[in-house]
Amino acid sequence: MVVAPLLRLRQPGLRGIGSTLYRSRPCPVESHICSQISQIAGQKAQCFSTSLSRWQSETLDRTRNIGIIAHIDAGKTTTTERMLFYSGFTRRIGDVDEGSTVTDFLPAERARGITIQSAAITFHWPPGDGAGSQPATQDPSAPKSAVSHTVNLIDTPGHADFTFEVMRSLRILDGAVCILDGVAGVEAQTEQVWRQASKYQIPRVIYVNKLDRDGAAFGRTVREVSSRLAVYPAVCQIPWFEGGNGAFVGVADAVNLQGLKWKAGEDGRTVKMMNLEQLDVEEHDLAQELRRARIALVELLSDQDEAIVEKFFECDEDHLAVPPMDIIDSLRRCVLDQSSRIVPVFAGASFRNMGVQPLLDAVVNLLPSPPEAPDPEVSIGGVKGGLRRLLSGDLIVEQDEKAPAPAKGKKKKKTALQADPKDAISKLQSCALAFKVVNDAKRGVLVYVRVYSGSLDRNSLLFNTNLHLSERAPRLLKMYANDAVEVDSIPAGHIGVVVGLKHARTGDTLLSYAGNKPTPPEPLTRLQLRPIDVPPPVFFTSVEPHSLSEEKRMHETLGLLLREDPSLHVSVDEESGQTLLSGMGELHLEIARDRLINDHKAKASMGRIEIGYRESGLGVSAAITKIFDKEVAGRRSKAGCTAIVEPISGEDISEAADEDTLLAETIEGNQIIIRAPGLQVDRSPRNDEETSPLLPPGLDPAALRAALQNGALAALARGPQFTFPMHNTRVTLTINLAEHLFGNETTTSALSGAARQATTAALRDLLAGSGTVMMEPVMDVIISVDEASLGSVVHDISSSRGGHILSLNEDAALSATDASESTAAEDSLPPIDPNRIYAPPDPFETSSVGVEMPVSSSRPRTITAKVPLKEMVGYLKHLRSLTAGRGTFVMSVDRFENMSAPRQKAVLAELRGGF
Ligand SMILES: Nc1nc2c(ncn2[C@@H]2O[C@H](COP(=O)(O)OP(=O)(O)OP(=O)(O)O)[C@@H](O)[C@H]2O)c(=O)[nH]1
Repeated sequence: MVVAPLLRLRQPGLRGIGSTLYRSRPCPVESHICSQISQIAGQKAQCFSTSLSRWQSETLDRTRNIGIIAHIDAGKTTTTERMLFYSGFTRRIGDVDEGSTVTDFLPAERARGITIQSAAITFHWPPGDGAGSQPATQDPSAPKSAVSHTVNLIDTPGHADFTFEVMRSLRILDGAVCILDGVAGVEAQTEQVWRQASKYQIPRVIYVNKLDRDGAAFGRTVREVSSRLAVYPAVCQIPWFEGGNGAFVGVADAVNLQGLKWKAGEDGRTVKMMNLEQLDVEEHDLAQELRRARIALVELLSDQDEAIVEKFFECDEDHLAVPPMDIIDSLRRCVLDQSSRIVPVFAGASFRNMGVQPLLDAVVNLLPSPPEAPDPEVSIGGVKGGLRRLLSGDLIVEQDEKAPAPAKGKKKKKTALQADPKDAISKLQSCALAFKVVNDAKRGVLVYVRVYSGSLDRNSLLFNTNLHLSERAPRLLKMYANDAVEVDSIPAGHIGVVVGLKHARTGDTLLSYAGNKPTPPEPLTRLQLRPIDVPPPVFFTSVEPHSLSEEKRMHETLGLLLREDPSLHVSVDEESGQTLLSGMGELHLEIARDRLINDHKAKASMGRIEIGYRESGLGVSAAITKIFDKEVAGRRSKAGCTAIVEPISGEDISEAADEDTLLAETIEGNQIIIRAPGLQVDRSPRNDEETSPLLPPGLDPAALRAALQNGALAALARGPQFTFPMHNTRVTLTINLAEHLFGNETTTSALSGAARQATTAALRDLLAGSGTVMMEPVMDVIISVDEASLGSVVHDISSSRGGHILSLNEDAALSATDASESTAAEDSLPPIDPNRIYAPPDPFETSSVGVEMPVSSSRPRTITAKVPLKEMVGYLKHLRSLTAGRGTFVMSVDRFENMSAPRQKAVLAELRGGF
């Protein structure tokens, strides 16, 4: 057998995935691809010094902003490392197990071997100078992978504690590769991330990895894709096991009808390619299976794509005669049109350096460029829609049409959007989303941005629509993992870094606009790109500085951690003075501790990680009035306020407002209503600023509102009986203008003090009446198990853990497992019968198309349940022991629920005695 590079063995007339990998550059030593790659790697310095003028000239259609999503340990980092190596970005392959990868660059990540932070890396595929130096037009008869593309790769974390981080990175992707573990198949977390990607309508391809491992089952995994992810798997490659059930040595490509074989133990740059006739001689059964795979592929595409049907007839109804380029075009149309529900599936074993280059070709050939990606969602002044529609003026027209008719006798209220939005929107120069904030030891705080429109220029003034402030962008960078190049601007569709911002946080929307005003014209100040909800934190821990002098630095560092990760929360308990850090999971807080103490060298220690219980009232308090009267900073401060607290149910948080209501807002599960009867608020039509002739000098309604709200929030942070934060509680604060305001002596700190004292007293009043109750976080839990362990897992959840089983689905398609994440469109999707899906037989299996499901004891089942978080601590270990290591689960916070008296007593006893 001759091992030769792809280039030499390429069959004339066969193009496409795999065959075009290395055609874009002249190969210096044609007989060996390694030489070509090292030559490209040698040009790295020159390539990386490319200035931004080059970046601007890049055509967007040769750019891919993609992410890799998967279950923990499916092989994201291992695959990424190979992508960087084959693209010439690195000279050697990093190893997750040795802690030498490029993407997992935080010390905490390297130590644990898991990905915590998303890192954005830019490389070119096929190797070359990316989109910049390519000819303006491309030969339409060649696949896109014939010319070099710029790939911006976002590595997303896989652990459930970092779901929020996954969401955050997902929303800036134009396409994604979903990696499945070929042994474990579709796991619970894969379903969760898949759902999130569906929410953002991200086109995807699937890569089944780890096919070298014992027990790898590509066919079973493909069937699970159809049944559990509710899509049609378009099998583009089938695994090549030597002799049918020997070692995994490569893949057979159903698009180009060829075999790709890698030599064991090599770095994967040399691939032996065989056409169907050669394959017939070397692996007859595989060649036959490849024919079946090609027939199934053409059939599947014909169900959705008219163009391929025509081609099929042109080819005398011969599935094998349809040209590969037509199949690639058809696959691309189906991937971009999500209603087709077709997802291409590829195969490999990244760790063995097999399958990654064809996957990279698929990224370029099948995933969308930024202009082809779905229009990113924006919200602007209460209106939601696509950014492109907003920029073209369509969004506002629709709002006009949809605006409800005014009540009889009332004039239609003019919203800012209807004022003169077109004029304002025409002033928008660029619009970007800060999707990641990282504190870099050498360069300071780096804000990763995805630019959606216009061009973000160096030194431009950026208005942050979340924080309502402006800051200048002094430096811009193009990032290569932990390497960077200075640039002058970041064009639309690209990902870059702004250095030197002091306030921007992860998730903030940044705008630049024409004119020299400090704020952009309305309604631009309210433009938000793909806003996401931060779930409530359910674990907390105390953080203590080692000495008083360390306290300031510790708080500064915590501030940085919060800018990086808004799903962390910091609060200070007013009575004990203790600083509390809360987050989404135990691992989340452990990582925060590592970052604080090991990376940022804060001299502080963290207490035990505990569940964040809450407290709620059982009845309505009396109306309590407090007058705050103290000297603050040498100045007499006096103000008063009346507070009433009462419980509200989660579903019934209505924000009824009348003209005396200054604020009605729901914050962290509580509602704050501020009333100031007779305040006579006047709103300036020019800048929306409010004034009132009845307020003391120096005070305006906005300051009054903010001071009272802050006071109430401080009081709600500590319940009267159990000292846990209050939840499902409504505080109504009333300011009586005649009795609670004292001229010049009424300052904002006095108002805030009065609100805090009155709310605290009203909360205490609850104890004299109906009392308070402890609340606990209850989780939505989805558990994947085999049929054989179903009984014991269900019994354990419902009897030992006090859980409530909602459903026991056989091959539950994702639309049925978690209504909260699925879209309305998904809910109405008909289920897909896995027995009608083409999947090649797994080693030791016999049939292929329409193969029967595996024996019933190993049939996958999905349990959906609601379980108190306390009972889920350490659950993975227990689940593994119940399921012989095969069970997996994911969970997310559903709500906080009142605890029964005996449960409350038991938990309190445990808390007092310690875990
Ligand atoms: N046998 C085999 N092992 C693999 C393969 N790909 C990855 N692994 C191993 O699987 C483990 C997890 O791989 P990672 O690349 O860290 O997985 P990940 O998905 O990035 O994991 P997180 O970063 O924790 O989300 C490591 O021990 C890898 O060496 C493969 O193709 N075959």
